[in-house]
Amino acid sequence: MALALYLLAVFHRSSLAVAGLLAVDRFHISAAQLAAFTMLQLLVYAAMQVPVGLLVDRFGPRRVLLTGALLLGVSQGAFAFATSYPAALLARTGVGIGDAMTFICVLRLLATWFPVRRIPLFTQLTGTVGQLGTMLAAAPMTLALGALGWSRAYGATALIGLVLTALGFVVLRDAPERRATRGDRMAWGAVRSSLAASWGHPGTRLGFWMHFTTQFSATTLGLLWGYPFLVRGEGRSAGEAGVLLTLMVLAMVVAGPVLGQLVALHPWHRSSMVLVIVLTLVALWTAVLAWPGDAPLWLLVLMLLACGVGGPASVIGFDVGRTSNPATRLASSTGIINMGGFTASLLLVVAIGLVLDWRTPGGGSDYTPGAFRWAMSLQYFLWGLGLLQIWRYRLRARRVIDRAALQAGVAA
Ligand SMILES: N[C@@H](Cc1c[nH]cn1)C(=O)NCC(=O)O
Repeated sequence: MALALYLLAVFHRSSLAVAGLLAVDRFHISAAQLAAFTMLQLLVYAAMQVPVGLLVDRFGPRRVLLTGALLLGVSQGAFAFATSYPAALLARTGVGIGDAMTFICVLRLLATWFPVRRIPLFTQLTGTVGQLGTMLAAAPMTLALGALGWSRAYGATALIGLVLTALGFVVLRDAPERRATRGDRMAWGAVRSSLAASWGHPGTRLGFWMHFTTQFSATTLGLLWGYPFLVRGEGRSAGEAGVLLTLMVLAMVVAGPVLGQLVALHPWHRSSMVLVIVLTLVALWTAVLAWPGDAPLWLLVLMLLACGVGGPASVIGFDVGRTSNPATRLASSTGIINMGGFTASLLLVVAIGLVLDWRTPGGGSDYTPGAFRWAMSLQYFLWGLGLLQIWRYRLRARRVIDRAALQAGVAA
């Protein structure tokens, strides 16, 4: 049930990607105003992670997940009938908040319902199922928008969400023996020290930087800049761009379970796996950006597959957080880690827009391949910072983590 609610959250999150042109007409907005929807959603999502984590530790995942699902349904309903840009922005903010309340709860439920050894794989499978929401938000949503129109298509998705929320209210339980759980009430001082203890553990910081470094390429391409980059920056047709972006999602779906198994078998080498994946990503992006003229299709395929693998690689960060924190701080440490990738993605989405405007002669959105080369090269700053921090905190985490206990599946 929780997984279905997460799939739906990812669907709602991604459901604007194919409706950009319709949104421009409906709300009479510019491309920059359209991009503001994505930025706002990422901003709200990232900003809500720590508060949501604290709420889950205090009120239990069931209550928070159902509140988030209700908010998502209502906000998506409001988006369906919004006719002005401010109303639509407000509705998307609600979608961002509801979305932010979902994934952390699902991971918290996994930690209670399943044996420790199965958690790495099930965490990855959760991410994988979520990605199917991105796929549903592509072709099926395009068809629904064409056949039903804006209000009915978004209205129908809101209704499905509200029905699932009602079902969740009936069947969701925090633990096999308890319908709902609660953590201890915490005064502000205790909240601060719990967060400080989480952040103070090098494992949480390692998880944060792993998440930060691995997922921004895929998120940025998937949510906003992938299509324009492939069409205007690399000379691909609209159809080819669609197939390439779908391949990226397929790579996430396939790589998730594989990485989940690897992490379960070799938890000590989690940061090595992430380092290899990020270095591969950097190498393939470098080949694409340095290629004279348009990069060949095979190279773009490899690059997008690697970006896709970055999605599940970011989930390894949650596993490091899980084994570095006690159960009472699990959700808040997950929130801290989850901020990493979404903050990096937000910075990149905004910075790419600014650089494209700066490098495009005469303004407008007729971006050139050269402008995209500059803009996409911004990723090197994020990779550089991320790799440095992963290396630093890997050394520190390895000093305090008991390798034998980790291998035996004994969490913090
Ligand atoms: N990186 C994602 C999860 C993922 C798994 N496979 C591809 N992506 C993540 O951090 N998810 C959090 C969320 O709310 O979706």
